[in-house]
Amino acid sequence: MSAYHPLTEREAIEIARSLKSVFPDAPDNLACREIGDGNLNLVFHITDSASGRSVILKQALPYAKVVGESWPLTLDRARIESEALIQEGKLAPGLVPQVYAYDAELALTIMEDLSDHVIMRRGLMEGGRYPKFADDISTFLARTLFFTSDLGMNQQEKKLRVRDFINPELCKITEDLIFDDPYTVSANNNYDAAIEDEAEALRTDEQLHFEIALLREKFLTQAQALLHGDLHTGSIFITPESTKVIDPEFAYYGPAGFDIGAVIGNLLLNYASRHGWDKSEAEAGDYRHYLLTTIREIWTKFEAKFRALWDEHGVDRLASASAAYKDDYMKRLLQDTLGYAGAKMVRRIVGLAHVADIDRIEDAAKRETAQRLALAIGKSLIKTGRQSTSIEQLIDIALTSSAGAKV
Ligand SMILES: Nc1ncnc2c1ncn2[C@@H]1O[C@H](COP(=O)(O)OP(=O)(O)O)[C@@H](O)[C@H]1O
Ligand SMILES: CSC[C@H]1O[C@H](OP(=O)(O)O)[C@H](O)[C@@H]1O
Repeated sequence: MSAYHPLTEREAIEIARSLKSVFPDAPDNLACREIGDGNLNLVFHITDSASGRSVILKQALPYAKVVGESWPLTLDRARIESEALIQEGKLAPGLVPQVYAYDAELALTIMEDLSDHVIMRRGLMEGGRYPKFADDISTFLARTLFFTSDLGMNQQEKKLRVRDFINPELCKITEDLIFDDPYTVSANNNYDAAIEDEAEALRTDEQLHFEIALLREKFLTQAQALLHGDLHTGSIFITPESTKVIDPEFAYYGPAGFDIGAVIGNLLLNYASRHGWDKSEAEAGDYRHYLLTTIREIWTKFEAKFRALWDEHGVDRLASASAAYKDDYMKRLLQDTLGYAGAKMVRRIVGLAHVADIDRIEDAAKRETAQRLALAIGKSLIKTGRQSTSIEQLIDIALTSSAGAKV
């Protein structure tokens, strides 16, 4: 293949046509559409209407698409993404798209088309319910986090994997956008003027700064497990029967609670939006209950599965033999999960990249209510996460904050 350049749709078709495993007959009439709606990359959807076969070509751009060429970004993230997808596919079969090929020069990953699924953020915004989700995502989290940690893999081999997944530029985005910008005056910040008082409070809250500094330190230094690194509901394809995790270009070895917190924080962002969006309070309350039940189930199932993997496959003799250590490890994971869930919520209200769950609320007063609620839940999780011993504390924070929200 040729040297790096952003592909045209015609070139994407030519590459797809040469994929014997997807298009064995090399059809002449492939159709192509660039469908990338994320912040960073090009995504080409290529279909053959005659056979019904299709494929996805995802290509990294040498800059952050959301900002433009003034924000250069490494193409190596395409390697990280394809290697992480392959790893995740081995550890959690059926829960990620199949990778058909990776081209380093073109920073191109060719993968299974998941267009029969919907992006979970959209699904939640439309009020969808996903009965398999908690079970699937807890399996994904437990297996990927356990088997890439010092608890579940050869500890010398792990050090080499840490090296392979060094991802400084993408980590820097997280370090800035999640653990710095929202708590200072930054050109990256982006929020409605109506919540200037909230933004000011974030900048001056010393207790919050202390907790965020601790979460940031862990993100910078703790190579606990191979993370997806950006596991929000826009990185999950879903149907009632199936869950597929996509887009692990932020993968690196970091604190396991960051991934669990990302899932839960994004469910809570949808929860906050339910104070501004639904037609009736009964409908909204019912959906909020569904979201909290899902969150409880995710943590409960995750903990049970992680502990079961540890009992059966633990490689660290001392850690595996100590019931007290196991309990302490799980408690620290829960505390990290709550803290990171809160940090993920705050960044989506005042930081650079928002979420459609809340931004789509057209009525300014209702949007403001949802934003303030998301900040209240997020701040409370950040401040109390280190004291938590049960997922019920997160549920209580959400319910109490809801009760105090303007409706
Ligand atoms: N495997 C896939 N199958 C179908 N559509 C996909 C697939 N991967 C990505 N997409 C589409 O492209 C969009 C952007 O993909 P994503 O990986 O999130 O890109 P980015 O890294 O730029 O955020 C997704 O929201 C989805 O609509
Ligand atoms: C300048 S990147 C901002 C933001 O975008 C990424 O999300 P995605 O690639 O899924 O759109 C990531 O969350 C970054 O923090």
